[in-house]
Amino acid sequence: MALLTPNDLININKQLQEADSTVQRVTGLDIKGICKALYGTFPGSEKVGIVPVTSGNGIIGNFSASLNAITQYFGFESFVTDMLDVSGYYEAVRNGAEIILMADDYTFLAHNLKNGKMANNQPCTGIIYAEIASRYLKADSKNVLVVGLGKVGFPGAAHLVQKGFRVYGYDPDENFLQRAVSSLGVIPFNPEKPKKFSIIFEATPCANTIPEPVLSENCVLSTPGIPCAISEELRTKYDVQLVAEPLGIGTVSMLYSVL
Ligand SMILES: NC(=O)C1=CN([C@@H]2O[C@H](COP(=O)(O)OP(=O)(O)OC[C@H]3O[C@@H](n4cnc5c(N)ncnc54)[C@H](O)[C@@H]3O)[C@@H](O)[C@H]2O)C=CC1
Ligand SMILES: NCCC[C@@H](N)C(=O)NCCCC[C@H](N)C(=O)O
Repeated sequence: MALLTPNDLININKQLQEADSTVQRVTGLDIKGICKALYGTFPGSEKVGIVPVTSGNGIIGNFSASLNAITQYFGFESFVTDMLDVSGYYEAVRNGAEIILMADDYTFLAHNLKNGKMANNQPCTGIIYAEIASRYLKADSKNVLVVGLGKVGFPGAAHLVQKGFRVYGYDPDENFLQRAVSSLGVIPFNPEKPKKFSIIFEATPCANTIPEPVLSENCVLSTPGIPCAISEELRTKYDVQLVAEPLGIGTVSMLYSVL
């Protein structure tokens, strides 16, 4: 399980602002606009309670504070509980939280206590990054390359298939690749016979997973993957429109999905 580090979250507001302006340039919508288009919802006065959780590897230094900054960036009222774990949950509800955000090492959830809706970060992240990629204003076809077909990549690939894109998929794990081929109709991508794409969605825990032959000039690379899927050298060489951010885009997708 690839866990965030405090280093990933340094200056989260700046990372979010930069990602938001790239999304706007690439799609014509800001991240809130993408969420409204995706879920048909928009925030009211929902109060978000963020509960730090100590299980497993424990608290990630600036994880809760980053979630607080992210929820407020997107216009929600939010607070981080003083107490942790069960006591934190109790404090959140007692202080009027309608949506709970909390994460252990395996599950990062949003739970709306009023309507009962619950969201998991992994599919919500895959879906919003896929949606952003699908809205690329300069796409040259309906072809899209999906690199990584795990807990984030597979839901993203499913979303792109549902939107009518021709999805080429690659994953070194044969089981994950075959699952996408058989259940989604994904076309297995052969790195030995590369083709160029103007839309690429990546979700892997590895760096530099995007081979140069698949890059077309000015293509969009929409990737929640950490570390980054492309080197700065390749990104500038092909003027790749990179949408990458460590926590906020996936989190706001969760929040809009439970409204
Ligand atoms: N930015 C954000 O908001 C979020 C980022 N993440 C990150 O997204 C990444 C993926 O997370 P999960 O899907 O949960 O992991 P996962 O382990 O379920 O799936 C990753 C997949 O990538 C595949 N893979 C590994 N190396 C590859 C390569 N060179 N080319 C193609 N596929 C390759 C693996 O075989 C696996 O199927 C992780 O780095 C995780 O930290 C996850 C959630 C939110
Ligand atoms: N990028 C969004 C996905 C995050 C996920 N890869 C992760 O690191 N999960 C562990 C979070 C642990 C948080 C900790 N329990 C705390 O509450 O500080």
